[in-house]
Amino acid sequence: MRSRRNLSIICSHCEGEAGDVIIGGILDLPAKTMHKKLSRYINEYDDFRRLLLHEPRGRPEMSAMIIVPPCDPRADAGFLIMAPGDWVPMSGSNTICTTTVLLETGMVSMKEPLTEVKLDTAAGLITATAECDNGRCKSVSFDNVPAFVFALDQEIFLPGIGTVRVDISYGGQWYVIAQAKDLNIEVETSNGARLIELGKQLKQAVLDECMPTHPENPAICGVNNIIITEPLVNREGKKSVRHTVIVTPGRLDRSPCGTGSSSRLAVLHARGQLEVGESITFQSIINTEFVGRIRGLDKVGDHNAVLPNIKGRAWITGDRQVRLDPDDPFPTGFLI
Ligand SMILES: O=C(O)[C@H]1NCC[C@@H]1O
Repeated sequence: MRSRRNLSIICSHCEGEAGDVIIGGILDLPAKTMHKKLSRYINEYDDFRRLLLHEPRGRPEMSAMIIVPPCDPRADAGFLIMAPGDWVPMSGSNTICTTTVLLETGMVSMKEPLTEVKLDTAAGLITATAECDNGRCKSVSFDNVPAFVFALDQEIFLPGIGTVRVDISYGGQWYVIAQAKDLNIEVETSNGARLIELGKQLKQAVLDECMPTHPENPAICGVNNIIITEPLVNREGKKSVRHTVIVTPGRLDRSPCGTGSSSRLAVLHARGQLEVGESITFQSIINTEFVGRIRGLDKVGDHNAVLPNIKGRAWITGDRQVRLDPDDPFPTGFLI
């Protein structure tokens, strides 16, 4: 069989959000740091991303990860994250998918009842801890990179709605957080199309006003995704919040979004709503959950930062071999 591409993939999902983990068929592009490696993949291998995530092989509601050799010698593996709209430095649901795939396929050896897996990403080194039982990775919690606030209560104008206040924060990607009631909407799947439209408008409105930029890596800048949230509630002494995340270029995260939840931990702490050591449940639009916890404090440049821990579950759903015939008219797929 003739193929210009031949990729081996383990398919998985984390709390409903699909993540394909590529375990073969793409070569390493060596670099000194993971962020430089990411830049090389963006420049030299973006056709892989479009092939896998655009139609007819992919769809907007998924991501794909490439397992690569790490740059940090402490790491067990490195991984790079491809999303339908772009490459991103870090992703929470996809960290949980990747850890589960590495352990359940034996690429990293599993120790029961707990296995620690260190993963090198373009955002920094991540430590994941998996609860393992009888060959199964039952849950994964990961120590994310420091999360911090860029702006609280930033006023932005949305045509048809007026002036709304949003928070802007970083949790491995950049997020804008808006209150659902300010947008006259509820976080329900029946409002999916409107939530996506509002997310796109919010992203553009914020980018017209400012350019959030990571102080330690100016290449990590802009706005990745938008969070639209219901109010925080206290159920029997346990904090919980329901939100949805509009992911670039315009779709809803099925999971509660690990980087988005991390960015929220920074805002909740800055607002005095969550202490170090405290946990909170983040609920997605399809009612799946992550538990977030602030495990400590830090500084990123001049910003006060929190050290996030996010816990969730992933399942392997299958495996597939993706090929590209030399005559295929859509070598990089298409978007409608
Ligand atoms: O969990 C996360 O961080 C994400 N889930 C899909 C989109 C984001 O990368």
